[in-house]
Amino acid sequence: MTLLVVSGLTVRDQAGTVLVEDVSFTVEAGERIGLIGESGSGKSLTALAVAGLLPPGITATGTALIDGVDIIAAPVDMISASEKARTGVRGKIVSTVFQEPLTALDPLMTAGRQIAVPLRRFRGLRGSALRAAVGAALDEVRLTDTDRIAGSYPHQLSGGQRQRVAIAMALACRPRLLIADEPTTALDVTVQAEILDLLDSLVAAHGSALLFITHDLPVAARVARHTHVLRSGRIVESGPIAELITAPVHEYTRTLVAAARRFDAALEGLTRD
Ligand SMILES: Nc1ncnc2c1ncn2[C@@H]1O[C@H](COP(=O)(O)OP(=O)(O)OP(=O)(O)O)[C@@H](O)[C@H]1O
Repeated sequence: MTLLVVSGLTVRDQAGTVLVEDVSFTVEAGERIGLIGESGSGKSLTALAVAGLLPPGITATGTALIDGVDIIAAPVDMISASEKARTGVRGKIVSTVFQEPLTALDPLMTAGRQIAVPLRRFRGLRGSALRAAVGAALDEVRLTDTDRIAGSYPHQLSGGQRQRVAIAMALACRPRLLIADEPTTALDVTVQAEILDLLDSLVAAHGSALLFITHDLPVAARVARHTHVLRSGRIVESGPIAELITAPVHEYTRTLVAAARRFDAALEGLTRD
């Protein structure tokens, strides 16, 4: 079943400058798609357009059709649908996790209350069932001491804990599609690996599809399968990530692979010394 069909997506700024050009791809239910490209290549704007969250002044043409089949009556085009329809899709079908969890979290609300919001709104939970679901959501993202974490404000948590809370919120309503935009970039390397493992296993456990966005080829290789390479707002190459790494066709993909190899070699040199 096809969950998302992006077709001819073009994003422009206020002056009409094209930032994303004629991007098309699909996401099947349960599939893990990667979007890779250097900073400024248009990854985030593509993700935001699909989630119906483009910032003011930025406009999009083309379509991004989300098909919820049994959840919503008819497919919703996240580019042209009303804000109400898009909000419904975001609650029930599509969730997002971004680089900086503080942007997703309300600084004035405890972690537990934040996770309760979507559970109450979209799953209709109340009282003890709601409290139990909040606890289960925190357990699921492998947070220990869940009572303390539920009662903490975002600034009282570490970066890794905050990202786990943001993931718990994103997955609380069992989305069919999780859009993760550089979810580990702001974290240090060991926490990064833990969060990637966590995302990997949660997406598998829930059978959610994943649209994983990163500038980092090795990071993409850990969680994504079929992958698109974006450069200057356009898809320049697509294929299974293993093939992109072993036999990149486009010159730009080759540059990304070479950069990752150089980094690996440098690391190896450092650890040998
Ligand atoms: N709100 C905005 N107004 C104007 N231009 C924008 C806006 N957001 C992004 N851009 C421009 O659009 C282009 C693509 O940005 P985008 O954030 O999608 O890139 P990206 O690949 O996600 O990079 P990064 O990893 O650095 O976020 C860039 O040239 C950026 O400067």
